[in-house]
Amino acid sequence: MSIKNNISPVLEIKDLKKSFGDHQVLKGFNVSLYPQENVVIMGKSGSGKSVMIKCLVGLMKATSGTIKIKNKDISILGQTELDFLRTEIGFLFQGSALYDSMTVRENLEFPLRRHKDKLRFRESVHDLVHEALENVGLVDAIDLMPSELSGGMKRRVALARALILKPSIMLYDEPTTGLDPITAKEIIHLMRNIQDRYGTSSLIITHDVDCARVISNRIILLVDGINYAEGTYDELSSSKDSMTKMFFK
Ligand SMILES: Nc1ncnc2c1ncn2[C@@H]1O[C@H](COP(=O)(O)OP(=O)(O)OP(=O)(O)O)[C@@H](O)[C@H]1O
Repeated sequence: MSIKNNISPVLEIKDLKKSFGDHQVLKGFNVSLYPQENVVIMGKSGSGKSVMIKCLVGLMKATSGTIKIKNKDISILGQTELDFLRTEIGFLFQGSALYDSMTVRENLEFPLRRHKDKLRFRESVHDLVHEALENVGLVDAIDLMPSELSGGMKRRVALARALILKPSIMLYDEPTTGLDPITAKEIIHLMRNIQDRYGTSSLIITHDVDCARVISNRIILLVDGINYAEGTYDELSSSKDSMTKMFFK
């Protein structure tokens, strides 16, 4: 177990390898995410970022390596333990992924109804939905259908839904992709505010240099399936290394 100032990581990926036939995509990738830390992973298109996320959330089986969430190796957990651990993780998918046939309210109620055991004393579904929408400034949109929302509003509703179970870890897959620069900035600031309020730790996959600058405590560059470079935004963006420089153009 790696220790940083005697604190264990909330999420630890060690020596993660994933191949498809002869094609080795991840060749020993490592990430440690510490409490309340925001780690950004940047990599070129096709470098294996989505594969890494899929291994992390159990949608894909790694060829080898270990993934620990809150010190528990997910490969040896039973279904009940795994389901409970999943409620500790919020996931903002690429492109929002709202249920089109449900209103905003129903989209937000969905994870609450599935995980009733996570509700604390006195917390009602109604109050939690309101609190989540207040966090993203969209209480007025509660009875709208996703088709009535702009792209930025959809992303904000998806953010509210990902945070509604108050997860301790958030995974963001390209949170600003497809948004205009001003809306992207609004989403980045919302992510930061909400995380400050709830003390969430976040792993953020992005190509967006502005997003990485504003939100990251640390950045990892994924190149050829391994950690190519790691450091703060200031350290990496001022690097003289030609490969590292390409990420910050
Ligand atoms: N199910 C699969 N079967 C075979 N190859 C796959 C599969 N999923 C991903 N790959 C391959 O793994 C490599 C990494 O893909 P991945 O989707 O992780 O890239 P990415 O870094 O997320 O790219 P982008 O930034 O464009 O989303 C690609 O070469 C892709 O073709």
